[in-house]
Amino acid sequence: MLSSLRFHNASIIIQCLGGFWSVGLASKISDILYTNLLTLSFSLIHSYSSSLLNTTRITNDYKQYALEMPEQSEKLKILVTHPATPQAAIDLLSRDYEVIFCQSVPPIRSEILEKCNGMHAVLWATHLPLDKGILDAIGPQLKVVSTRSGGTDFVDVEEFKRRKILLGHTPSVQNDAVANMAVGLLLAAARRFHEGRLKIETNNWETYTLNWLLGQDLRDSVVGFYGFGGIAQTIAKRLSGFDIDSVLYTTRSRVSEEIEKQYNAKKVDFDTMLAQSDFVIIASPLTKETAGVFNATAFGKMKKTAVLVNIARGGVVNQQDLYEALKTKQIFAAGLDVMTPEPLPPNDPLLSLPNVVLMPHIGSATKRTRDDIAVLAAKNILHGLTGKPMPAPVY
Ligand SMILES: O=CC(=O)O
Repeated sequence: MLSSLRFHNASIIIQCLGGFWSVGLASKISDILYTNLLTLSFSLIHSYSSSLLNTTRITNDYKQYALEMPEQSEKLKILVTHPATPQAAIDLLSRDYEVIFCQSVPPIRSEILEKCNGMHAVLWATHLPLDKGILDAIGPQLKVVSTRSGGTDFVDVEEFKRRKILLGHTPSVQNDAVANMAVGLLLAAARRFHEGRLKIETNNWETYTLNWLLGQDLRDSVVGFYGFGGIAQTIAKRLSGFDIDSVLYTTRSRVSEEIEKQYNAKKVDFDTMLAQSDFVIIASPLTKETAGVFNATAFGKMKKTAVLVNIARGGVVNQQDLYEALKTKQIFAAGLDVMTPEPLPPNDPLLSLPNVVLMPHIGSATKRTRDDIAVLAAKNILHGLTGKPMPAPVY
């Protein structure tokens, strides 16, 4: 609207200049005055059109929400629970809403409880429990919450449904980054990166011993997935470049034939997947059904040469049983980006094992991915507040 007014004004100036010229007054204006007017008009047109271009570029993505904003006497309020939320998301949210930040890093429940009352939306940028207590503290005006995560195991989803509060999350945008982390962990565990480093640190370099630090091959291997959604499929795509033999997967429902064909994948029951896979990758949500399923019994069914990778949630694994399985060489090695608890205490027994590679839950931690996640969360909120379907609803 503003832009078109500017265009309109610019065209009036052009017409006036044209009018002056045609009635012959121009000849009465000195050359200097004419040149100045011409320069002024060109610079006006230039500044109007570049501001139009800038406005178009900046608001391009946002226009769709802004056009249908209801008239508000007071701005609606959005709580962002982490002060370092990427600016691209904050820019989107703060155009038409008041954005309030929590300042604690890491976020703490007491500060969230203190600041959340009266909010209309929340960008939940933490894995702290998002439960009835928080919803009560926010109040009944709350319309929409978006997490900044694919998983929603820390959210009381049933309570959201019961209160008819919109809930968004951020799946898919982290597929690439998390899949890269999975491949990194798989190779590091299979080729004994951590153990190798320990040998150097302790002055135990024994390359002359021919069978020293031998690892597992990916070539011709069978890769088993527990969960076969977007992240798992992105991992499978990458692993196909390592000349694996085939993929087995265990999920509730079968993926399409097309996807099975693409990854040479076959749905099998849990026990078959465990028994036949050289690599087992956990890529499932944490739910009541998946909690602790990787326990002593499961490890007992895996190959002794098998490598376990977990980029999903620590809770899918019984960690005490995993520790025993790794220590007793029931399985060969593990690469974990997630564990229980997080943060893992520095004296946790897992850290004493040479055959486990640990990362501090940073699967999605690249600048671009974190920006994409925050922007998707912001879009969920903007859509929710303006009554449009969210790009990534939980239900
Ligand atoms: O853990 C990260 C996520 O759920 O996106």
